[in-house]
Amino acid sequence: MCSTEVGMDYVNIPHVVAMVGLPARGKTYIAMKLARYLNWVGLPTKVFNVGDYRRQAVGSYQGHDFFHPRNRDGTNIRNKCALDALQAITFCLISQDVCEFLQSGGMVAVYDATNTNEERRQLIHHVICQSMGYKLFFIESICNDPKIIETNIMECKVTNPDYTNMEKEDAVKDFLKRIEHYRSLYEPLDEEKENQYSFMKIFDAGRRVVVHKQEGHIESRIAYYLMNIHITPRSIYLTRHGESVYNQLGRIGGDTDLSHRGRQYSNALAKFISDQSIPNLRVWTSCMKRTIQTASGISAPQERWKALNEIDAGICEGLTYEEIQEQYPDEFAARDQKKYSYRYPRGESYEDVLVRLESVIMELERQENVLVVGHQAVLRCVLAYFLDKSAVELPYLKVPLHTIIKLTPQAYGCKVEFFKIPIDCVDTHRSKPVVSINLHFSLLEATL
Ligand SMILES: O=P(O)(O)OC[C@H]1O[C@@](CO)(OP(=O)(O)O)[C@@H](O)[C@@H]1O
Repeated sequence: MCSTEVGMDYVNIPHVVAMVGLPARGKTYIAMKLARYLNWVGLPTKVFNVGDYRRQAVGSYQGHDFFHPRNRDGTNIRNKCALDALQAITFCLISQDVCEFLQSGGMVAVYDATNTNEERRQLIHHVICQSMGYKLFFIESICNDPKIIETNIMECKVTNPDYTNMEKEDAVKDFLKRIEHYRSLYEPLDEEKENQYSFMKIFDAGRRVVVHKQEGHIESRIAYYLMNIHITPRSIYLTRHGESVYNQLGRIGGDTDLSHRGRQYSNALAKFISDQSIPNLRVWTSCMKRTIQTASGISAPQERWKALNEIDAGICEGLTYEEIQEQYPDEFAARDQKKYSYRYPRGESYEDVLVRLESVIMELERQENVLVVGHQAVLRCVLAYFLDKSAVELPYLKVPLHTIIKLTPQAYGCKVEFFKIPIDCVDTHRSKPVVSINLHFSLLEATL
């Protein structure tokens, strides 16, 4: 059973986040962005989109496409019954999958649907809290800014599978009709009548936010994150420092100066950035000499972040990978086994770095154009956040020296561009060793 006891530890209770709001109010955008963030911080999260399930349900319901624009007629009683049945099937399918996901290690299931009336929300509350015993948090997106709605329809809706083979103009017209249909049924979350629920209301993509009865650390994390995001178009530029003296020697960590080629990159970077004429650019570096020297020629306000410092390699600082393998063979092997969670003795793991980077990510979400001058491990963590990469992929992402990575947030993801500056440098990337596969083959040979 769902418990609302005061002082209870909610850390381990899986959550269902149910979206609320008219179509084209950015619900899917919020759902997907939130899922990316929660997965990145280590809370397994999955979005369950009602549209995808509805198409499935249509298939299983007499093979008839009731939701095809041609067939959507609210005044026809037969269609109305069919639609109700279809909604019920869709809800059952989603509930089953949500339950399976949360029972097999998932922590947050995001139910991405309109959920526009009180009765529906009551049903969700009943199923999720009373029957399944999970916590429920509603997120309502209310948007009256016609510009935001129009952009949303053009960018996300007319490309959706409901409108395959339909002219863009007709699709827009139909979608506006669909909104009107939902508007007639819409009852916004009511702080008085629905006082027992935990929820958050986001007005006009974050211009104003109301949080009601939020409980526990998952909900406060969600609320805090959603208070910080914005949809103003902007780009984030990432680059490592120029080649350092240690990079040239193949040594990790330390706090050495730039090499001669690294200084050349610093000049080239300043020129690249100035050529881009980026409005209101802010530059963030770590507190290490190599990033500060790299950004020294850029004329834009600069900030130093300790949180952007490179992974602390503890007892391995200043060694080459070969020296680590020689002096600490067990440590070396352990890191290759589980690079994300491996912690250097008296140092850090990627997981530790990610935790200290959360404040940087939150501030990046609040800002507009920013250039981050960082390090290999740190920028892998930042990239994983923007590109939705798993903890397994993260420590092997390619972040080469003398390269600028431009990230431009788009409808449901991020556009990535790489600009390689033609100044020679060493390659510091170590690929994932294939030892286990060889071992597997030799075992197989032995068996044969
Ligand atoms: O996790 P791995 O692949 O070892 O990469 C991190 C390493 O990259 C290095 C270079 O080898 O980063 P950087 O030069 O960007 O500061 C090391 O300092 C750091 O320990």
